[in-house]
Amino acid sequence: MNTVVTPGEAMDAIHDLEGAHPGFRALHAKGSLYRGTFTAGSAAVTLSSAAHLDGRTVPALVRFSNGSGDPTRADNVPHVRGMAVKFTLPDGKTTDISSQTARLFTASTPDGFVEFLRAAKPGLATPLRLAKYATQNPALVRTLKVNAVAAKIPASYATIEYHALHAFRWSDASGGSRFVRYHWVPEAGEHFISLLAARSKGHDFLNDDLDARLGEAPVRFTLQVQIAGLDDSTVDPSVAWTSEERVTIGTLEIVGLETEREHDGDVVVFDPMRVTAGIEASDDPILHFRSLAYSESVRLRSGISRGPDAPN
Ligand code: HEM
Repeated sequence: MNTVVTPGEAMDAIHDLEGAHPGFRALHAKGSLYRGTFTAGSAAVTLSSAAHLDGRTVPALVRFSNGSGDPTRADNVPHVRGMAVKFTLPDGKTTDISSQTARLFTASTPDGFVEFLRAAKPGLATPLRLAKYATQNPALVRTLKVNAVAAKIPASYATIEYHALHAFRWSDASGGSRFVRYHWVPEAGEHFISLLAARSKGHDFLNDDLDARLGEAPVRFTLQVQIAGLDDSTVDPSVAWTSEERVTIGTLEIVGLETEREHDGDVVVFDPMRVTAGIEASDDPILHFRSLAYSESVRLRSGISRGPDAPN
């Protein structure tokens, strides 16, 4: 199915839901940048020839965020959280992984997602609109149960898994290829707090917690890839894969706050379409639409047009 909705219409739907906040990302508006490194283990190179997966240690820029478009959103209420990672390749270019705490996406297409945003727009008719949307869009109902974890409040940004949801094709040096989905698994394990306990936590407790942890020691995540089975969809991020085959790819080590970036006109964009040799985007229409929507958000927040060459 071809995408009908435009990136501009997606921005309008987001702004109607979350408000327009000039200078901020349209979604995931509240977030902080951290620096660290990524080192792949020996299994990575057997699956992809990508330069950052050959075992050397490469620099990584990481942004943890609240999924809301409101930059003042408190940390102690439920919401999806984001973890975006930018790896610097040996030639100075970068490649990104953009992930969030939901295990499946709520829609199968960009049109479906924007329709969902419109249905969720606050107002008297919202429950009715959402009920109608749910009956017409089985993806939402299918994903609600499995995404319950994303509605819980993590004890820390460092104690919850993040999932990139889309399929990417990894090619190795011998000409073999396979589709994979990415999962970031916290070294500290998954830990949550109750809604009651969250009430006594501060407005920015997730950032405060992470900064305190980093004052003591690095925070680590393992990158795992799930390898698609024969019947697993490579174009629909709202459908779970049946394959349970997971391979550990490497370790992300976060060491501290990144204080140099995003000042004096510096613009950081995490774009899931920013891949590199050895990794290809699948035909998932949501994956492709995201790049266009992010460019529109970047234009609105910074005035910069990423141009026809985006995302590279
Ligand atoms: C059609 C579907 C989607 C739309 C329209 C959308 C829209 C947006 C927009 C406008 C931004 C702000 C971009 C910027 O200004 O740099 C954003 C950020 C983000 N999105 Fe999405 N998104 C979609 C799907 C997804 C999915 C499937 C994921 C996770 C797998 C995701 C994860 C994120 C993350 C982690 C960020 C924050 C990136 C950062 O820290 O800079 N989004 N999204």
